[in-house]
Amino acid sequence: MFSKSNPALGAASMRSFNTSNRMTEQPASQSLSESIESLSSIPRESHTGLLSIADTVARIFGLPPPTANPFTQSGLTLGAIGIAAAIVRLIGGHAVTFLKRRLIVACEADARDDVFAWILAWCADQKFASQSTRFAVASVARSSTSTSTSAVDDEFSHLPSYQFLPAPNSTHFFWYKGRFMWITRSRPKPSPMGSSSTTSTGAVAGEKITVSTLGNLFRGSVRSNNLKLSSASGTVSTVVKAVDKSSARMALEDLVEDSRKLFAERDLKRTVIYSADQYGNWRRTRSRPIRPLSTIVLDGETKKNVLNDALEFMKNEKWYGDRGIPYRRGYMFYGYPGTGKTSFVTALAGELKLNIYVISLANKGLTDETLTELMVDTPPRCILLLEDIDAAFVSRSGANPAAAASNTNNSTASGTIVTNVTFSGLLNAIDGVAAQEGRILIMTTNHIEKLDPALIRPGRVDVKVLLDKATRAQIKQLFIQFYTKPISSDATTLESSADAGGVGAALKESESAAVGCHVGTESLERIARRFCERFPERGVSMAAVQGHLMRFKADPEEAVAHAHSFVDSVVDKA
Ligand SMILES: Nc1ncnc2c1ncn2[C@@H]1O[C@H](COP(=O)(O)OP(=O)(O)OP(=O)(O)O)[C@@H](O)[C@H]1O
Repeated sequence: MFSKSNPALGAASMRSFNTSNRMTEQPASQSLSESIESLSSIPRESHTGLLSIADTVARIFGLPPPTANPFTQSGLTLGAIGIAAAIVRLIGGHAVTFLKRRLIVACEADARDDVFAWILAWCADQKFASQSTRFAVASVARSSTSTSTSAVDDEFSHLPSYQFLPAPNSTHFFWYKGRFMWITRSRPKPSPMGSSSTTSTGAVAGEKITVSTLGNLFRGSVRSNNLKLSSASGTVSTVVKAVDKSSARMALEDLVEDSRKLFAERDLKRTVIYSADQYGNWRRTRSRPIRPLSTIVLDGETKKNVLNDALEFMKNEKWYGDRGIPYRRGYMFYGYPGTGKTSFVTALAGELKLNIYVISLANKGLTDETLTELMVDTPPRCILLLEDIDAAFVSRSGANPAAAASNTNNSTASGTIVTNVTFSGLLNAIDGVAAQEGRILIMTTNHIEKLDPALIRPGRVDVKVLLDKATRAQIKQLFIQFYTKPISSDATTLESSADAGGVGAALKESESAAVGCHVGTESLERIARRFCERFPERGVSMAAVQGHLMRFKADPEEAVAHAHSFVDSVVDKA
């Protein structure tokens, strides 16, 4: 039948027989030959097609048919089996992927995305994170809202607290709103080129977190099955998808929303700081408890005026729109080092409930293009902070400071940073088309006199604020605050000062609390007066005064006693 249906193969089979006869004349090869023969005994139907193709191809090229040789024949048989296995594997793989897609609903967040941090923080709050046998533990900064993590917490309150998080490359199963879910945190293998950078959550680049749940083919099966039985397949898939959307997917969305809210609630009590990375993307770098504005001690009405100006700006978007004026406000905080410029920005951000987006012109990855991209990605309501701007741009050079430095400008000789951003690129970022409406720009400098007038012209910088060396009144105020136990962190925060009068009210509150305080028989107010009288007017920075007080944390009298020698040592150098 074999030779009948294919005469060419029939002949081949005869030749094969002859060949094996020859082989029997060589005893050394006999056992091998037998085993090959046994392979050939696999039902011929399974490889007939392949053998006949091989024979036909050989005939076309005038070669002896491969079936004449038992080695070739067995090789072809093995090949056929291999191909069949590969096909089964391919189909199997596709089937698994297909089923996964159908049955598992999942969402994935990259480590560089904020959602990653939200979900991780959400996990830390869940029971499964502390019950799991594989978890990561990470320290967290203490805040007024942080919950105690152990019985000995108070004893070690000087140390950071800690929280349990899903471990990298682990899966955690849990129930959420009556639905079975699992979270997988997957971390890529470390690159042989060196250490990967980590994000603020400690995750490495390329790390992902995936939240998965079962689709509705399994859940609510009565409904689905009923539909399946009575509907055409197209309808079923549509209906299943619809059911899916209303539950499995929605459950994932709920989870992400819950984690976002949880994160936002924590963030309300903190100031979040974003920095530009080397690729020109914003990355959340840290968050810190809101610094109460009352802890910033400035001369005269400076603090009140700046806060009122910023609040006024934030309330008047329509006013700007009606007049076609770009809805942006620029501030320049300038003055001697250590006078509170950065601290004031942080406290203002907390007061205005804005996050801070810091651009460091020393960032080598920053070019005019990436700077423009950053501007586009800046949220409408935020503080954009450019610190120590004089270190990068001292005069209108149109190029980076390296050029400026070589341009015999002595002022650039010290503390100069090299940047790839051009001066025009910077101006464009500040108020070009890409600049976000609604943002508050704050630049800080120790040397306003060195700046190009174009950088600080009205429209770019609307309000210039001098933060000078300390007056006696400031020193007295700082002294009182330093030795006064805060009533509570909330009381000193100007949360209620959304109205313009809030500043004064909150300041009075912290002052009156301090005045009531006594050290021995003398009021703190009187000791503070004695202290500040030892300082010259505008002789030292507030940072220097704070540094002195830090040496006598628990003893205001000692701080007074050593004030003269301190002043002598500092003022001469100032
Ligand atoms: N006016 C101030 N009120 C309260 N604290 C101040 C004040 N000025 C400085 N300090 C304290 O001094 C330290 C340094 O202040 P800060 O970094 O804000 O100064 P700066 O003007 O930004 O300095 P630099 O110009 O060197 O960057 C901070 O710990 C801050 O609390």
